[in-house]
Amino acid sequence: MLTAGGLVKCHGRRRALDGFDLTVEPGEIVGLIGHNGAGKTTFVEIVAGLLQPDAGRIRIGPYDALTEGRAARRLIGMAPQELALYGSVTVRENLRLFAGLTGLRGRRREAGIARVLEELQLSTLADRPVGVLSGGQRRRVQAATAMVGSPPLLLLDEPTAGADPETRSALLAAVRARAEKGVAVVYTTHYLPELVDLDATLALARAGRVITRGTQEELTRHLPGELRVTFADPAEPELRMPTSDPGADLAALLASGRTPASVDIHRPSLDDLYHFLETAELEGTQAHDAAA
Ligand SMILES: Nc1ncnc2c1ncn2[C@@H]1O[C@H](COP(=O)(O)OP(=O)(O)OP(=O)(O)O)[C@@H](O)[C@H]1O
Repeated sequence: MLTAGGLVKCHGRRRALDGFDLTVEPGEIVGLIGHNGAGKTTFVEIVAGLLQPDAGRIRIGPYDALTEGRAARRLIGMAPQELALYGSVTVRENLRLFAGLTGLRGRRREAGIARVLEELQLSTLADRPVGVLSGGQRRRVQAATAMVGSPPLLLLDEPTAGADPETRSALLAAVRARAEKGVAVVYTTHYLPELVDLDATLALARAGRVITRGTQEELTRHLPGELRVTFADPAEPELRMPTSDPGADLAALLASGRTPASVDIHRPSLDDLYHFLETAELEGTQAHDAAA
């Protein structure tokens, strides 16, 4: 649904994107992760047509997004990181406006609005001005503006930043439901457990490019887990050892004659993966800043 290749974007002498590649299939949720400044928002803004790249290619569905931008943009729903809503008019009016931009009119527009209000648990707030809503409620409205036209590609840039648990779970459920219907989703977040809930594939951005891409299973499979053992003898401290073969390591421990009181096998989590990748020595990071 989305294929971006070789994207470059410079701000002055700084390269915000430096050969950024990403492909997203219909029905796939890609968790786009990486440190502040890695280029995630720049990528999303370029795909949405809000910024022009200095080089690279983008296809959205059948369209070349750089030469057929107007047609490509009709396939996109975007929730930007900085909220962009009309505060003085109601939630419903905001949704009418965004639905209109995607070409929806009349009864189909009202049906789309009713659906998204329900999905994001906004029905009771529909006739209130956005300006009187809480931060979390506004986040949900922003996500609703992205979804209201039922676009086949959703770009959600930290849609749950500052959200309470209720807002978060409503949003995640809505995103999952859309993906199950074949919508492709780019989802940026700094909150990795969300990506487990979404069963997202992962793209780790660093210094303006995607350095790691795959499913959660593919990327965590080769990481060591951790064996955590406490002992019957209270004088013995808890043992924590990295392990790729917990069964064999536990058998070796028992054979040594020590008596465990508890055994816990910690499987590698996304936090472990992120930490592993971010701390690994990776080539090319010094070349990020063209001024360097
Ligand atoms: N308008 C701009 N002018 C100058 N530099 C910019 C501009 N926009 C972004 N940058 C720089 O481009 C780089 C990428 O920024 P971007 O916002 O895409 O990162 P990000 O991965 O989305 O970060 P975050 O996790 O903080 O949202 C950063 O070094 C940032 O300082």
